[in-house]
Amino acid sequence: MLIRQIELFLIEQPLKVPFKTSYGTYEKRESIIVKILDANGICGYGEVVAFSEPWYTEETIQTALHTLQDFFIPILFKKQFNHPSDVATRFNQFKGNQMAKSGLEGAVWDLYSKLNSISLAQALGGNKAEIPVGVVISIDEPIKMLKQISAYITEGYERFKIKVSKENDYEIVSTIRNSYPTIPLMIDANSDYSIEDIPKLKKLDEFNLLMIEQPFGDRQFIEHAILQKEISTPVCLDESICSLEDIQIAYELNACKIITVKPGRVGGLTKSIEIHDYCVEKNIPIWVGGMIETGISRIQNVALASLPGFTIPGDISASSRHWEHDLIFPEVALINGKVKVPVGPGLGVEVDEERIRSISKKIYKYTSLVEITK
Ligand SMILES: O=C(O)CCC(=O)c1ccccc1C(=O)O
Ligand SMILES: [Mg+2]
Repeated sequence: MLIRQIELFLIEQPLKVPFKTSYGTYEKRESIIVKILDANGICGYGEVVAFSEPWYTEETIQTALHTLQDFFIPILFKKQFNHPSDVATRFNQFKGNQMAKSGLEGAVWDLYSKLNSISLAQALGGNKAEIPVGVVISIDEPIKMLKQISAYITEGYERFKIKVSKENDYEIVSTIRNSYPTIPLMIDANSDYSIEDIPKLKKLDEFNLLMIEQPFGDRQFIEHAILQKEISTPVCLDESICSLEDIQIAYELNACKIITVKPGRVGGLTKSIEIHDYCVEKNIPIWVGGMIETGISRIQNVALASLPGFTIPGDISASSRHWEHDLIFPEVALINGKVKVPVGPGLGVEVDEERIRSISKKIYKYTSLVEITK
């Protein structure tokens, strides 16, 4: 693969309904769509899932624009690559900035799969034709969250994740469990708790939750290990896991029983496969997370979730969960409660570039002037 041109589209879209977490409320979403073109004009698409503010990890849209332009795009132009994993290896020379790396590497995976006339799922090693999926219910009045769950059950979702904060956890979970005693239910705290809240978290054990996601801060592996010893509900780590090394720490410390994998958070699809393989070997259940992303990242996540180790339904809700219009056709949709893994080359969907251009606040275009002899 010889990359000749790269475009970054800085877009912003309103969310269909505000998304509230323990951190705050999102009403609109900035994202960066990546388009790469090879020497023959074949293209690949990726998405940088960083947020506008550094609340989830330290990256932001603006740091991603900087690291892409000044470090990662020049790497891509410098050399011919045989495989997307070579790109991931090259990116190792620079630390962190996983979401920027992932956006670009994802586009290379799309291009690579297209050039080989295989689907992205096939290229990654996936073996499922369709995947069961879950959905996230953002913080609201318990009665409204109940209504949401009932609508999502009707849509066919198989796992329900409730965003909680330490102020409202017990009230919300008990209300939902009263009406739905047996649905696969879990909560995500986005680091809202601290070690002093262990008694509060212990009280949630009675609700038979699938897991409690990221109760403590992202570097609090030791605290999570203390918690996991005290509660029977599995702890799942999200923000804590930015690399395979982070999982090794969590595993050795018994800091969690489950891990959610997001390509953006771990530096791309190559890293996601390495993590998948490690977790399969160690018998750590994994699932694919979500980032309120557009269909480009979402359908990439569908391909990833088709790998055999992803045994828990992920946060791969339909396009209609967050968007009035998505950027891909067909949109991500539930058919009989499942999402089909695309079989066409690459992402296996049409990308609506006209729409991307029309909602772009800025478009950055880079052209390779480097002569490559081999
Ligand atoms: O993409 C979705 O539908 C929601 C997934 C989600 O919960 C989430 C969305 C944005 C940032 C962090 C998280 C999270 O899993 O913590
Ligand atoms: Mg989470």
